[in-house]
Amino acid sequence: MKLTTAQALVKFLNQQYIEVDGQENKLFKGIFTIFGHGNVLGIGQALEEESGDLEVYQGRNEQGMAHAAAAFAKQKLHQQLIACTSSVGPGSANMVTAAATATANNIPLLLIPGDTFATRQPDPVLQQIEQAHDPTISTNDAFKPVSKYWDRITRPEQIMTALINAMRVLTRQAETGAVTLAIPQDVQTEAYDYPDYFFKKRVHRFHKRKPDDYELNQVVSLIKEKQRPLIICGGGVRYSEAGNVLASFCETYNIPFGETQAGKSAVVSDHPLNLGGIGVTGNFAANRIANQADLIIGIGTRFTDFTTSSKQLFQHKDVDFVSINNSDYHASKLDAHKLVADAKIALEQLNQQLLQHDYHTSYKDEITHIKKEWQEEVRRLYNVNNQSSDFTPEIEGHLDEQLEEYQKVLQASLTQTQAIGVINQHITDDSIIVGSSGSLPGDLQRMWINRRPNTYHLEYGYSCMGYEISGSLGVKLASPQQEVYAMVGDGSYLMLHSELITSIQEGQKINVLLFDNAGFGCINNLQMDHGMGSFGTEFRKRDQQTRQLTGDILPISYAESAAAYGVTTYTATTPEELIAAIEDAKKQSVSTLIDIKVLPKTMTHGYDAWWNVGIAEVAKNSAIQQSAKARKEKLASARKY
Ligand SMILES: Cc1ncc(C[n+]2csc(CCOP(=O)(O)OP(=O)(O)O)c2C)c(N)n1
Ligand SMILES: O=C1C[C@@H](O)[C@H](O)[C@@H](O)C1=O
Ligand SMILES: [Mg+2]
Repeated sequence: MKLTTAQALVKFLNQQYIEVDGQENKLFKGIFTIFGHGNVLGIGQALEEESGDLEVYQGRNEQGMAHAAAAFAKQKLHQQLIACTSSVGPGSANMVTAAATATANNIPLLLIPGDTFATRQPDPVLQQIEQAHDPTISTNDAFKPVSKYWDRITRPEQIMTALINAMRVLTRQAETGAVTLAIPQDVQTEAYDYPDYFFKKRVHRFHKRKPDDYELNQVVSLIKEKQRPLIICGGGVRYSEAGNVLASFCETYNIPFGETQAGKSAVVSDHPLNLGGIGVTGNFAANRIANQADLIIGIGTRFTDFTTSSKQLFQHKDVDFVSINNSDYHASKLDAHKLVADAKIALEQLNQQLLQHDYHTSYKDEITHIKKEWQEEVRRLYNVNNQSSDFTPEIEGHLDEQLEEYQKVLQASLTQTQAIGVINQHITDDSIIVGSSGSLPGDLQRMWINRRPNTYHLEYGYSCMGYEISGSLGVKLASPQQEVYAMVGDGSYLMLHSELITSIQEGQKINVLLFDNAGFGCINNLQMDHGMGSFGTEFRKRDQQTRQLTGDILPISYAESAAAYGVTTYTATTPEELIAAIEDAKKQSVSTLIDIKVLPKTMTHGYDAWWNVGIAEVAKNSAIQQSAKARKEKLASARKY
């Protein structure tokens, strides 16, 4: 079959299927494109002539469209994908951040950037970097450290093995991430006689690894010896659709569990054994139980510093670790007893074994009590009102003097925790929230109440600013029947919100809940918590006298700016305005944005967890010196690896 390399690529993608629970579906729903000279006459031509079943989307920013594609795959539990193609040079460079985000989170993402000429005839072509010591280097080499598979197709026939390998990585949940196939613009257009068998229908299946008997027996013996185990429910529980199995396993043996950002909403929040968020951005219920647990059983978790509180959370003198993970690499962390297997199969087999031993933990009513205590704290946080006479910000002693000025400029009669409470109580139970960066992920992991499974979509492996709105578009494409809400800070909104326009173009309604606190709030907290002043993190004009960024607060109407795109917008400065906006937004068919003005320093803050961050060991400021000293002391109580 005589085709160009690009035509062969498109034909091949159309022939990929996936079978899940006996049902076969197309693996690729579509392809995001931003055309330039690096791809328009090759991949662009192939898609124009015969795109098959691929829906061709037009992105606005390559990073944004690739985040959208990754979010689509995440929400679809890896069972369907959207590919992305960019031009050469800056277009491809823009996708590097999204590739890294997908890889850090183990999300399958196929990226097809254009590349400089394989023949080198016109070199240097527009947007070619030119490294004098190595002419094979192009911008696309920057994808190597952030991809799970990387290839450059310098001859048309190479696309065959490249695509076979790409599918291997995209459909292997334990090892997946970004797959980059860089195709020089001349090679995209070159003809080749491809064999018919390359285009035969291929049906992929996830490899659901079963536990090894030895590892299973080891873990059963260990659990039997323990009185106070705690399970950490990670993203792997969701990808293996093991939420119900986890819940009944925990009920059978009375084992409580905490949630990571990726694992949250595998099981609804009010399950009696669900302690909620664990770790740095966790709550005191999960963290206190973790502190005294004699066995930590991680399921589908990478044990990041946010989950383990920089390995300082687990203080029981005899604590041991079990790690159930389909990746040998992640299962080996913390010197854990590893059980390398699919989460659902592992839990089912563990259950069969444990049932023979009449095992039960020693927890009495402390789980119920501590959960209740935390629920009361959430209720308090949902009701922190900056208009009341006894108001104090959750984070006191940082900007106390400036709060009045913020209140005036932002017109903010809302606290951040209160706004989140209002949203949680007024959006429908099946709505999906999307987030990734700033102070919101901490608040959400702690305070967000999930009433339906798989309604919490947080990217916190890379915590990439700009994912929220791009990701919401991908989530909406994955779940068109559900309302989708991007939970985004003003800083992240300003960094990247281009795909909001794509949502309008596609008629895919997303709702942006923009928390305007006029600054990089969480970083301001971080610096001031560790002895620094407020430096470079508030959105203030340059003071013409001091030449510092300490002038007036920058007032921005995000509602007005988004309205110009055709988004239905609202500004909310009070709980009543926020409720009215949420209710009205539900009635809209186009994307909406609520510009929520919140007072800085009113987000949640620290609940029995520590985060190891580098602190200057030499500083003129004595508060920093003390902070550096305190860090060393704390570090002494953390595990070394
Ligand atoms: C792409 C990217 N750049 C930088 C950071 C570091 N960073 C994390 S949060 C943050 C500020 C976020 O500000 P905003 O979105 O307004 O949220 P807030 O903390 O105010 O709630 C920065 C700069 C990041 N996570 N991602
Ligand atoms: O540096 C960071 C600090 C975190 O608090 C924040 O959520 C995250 O986005 C980040 O990058
Ligand atoms: Mg902010």
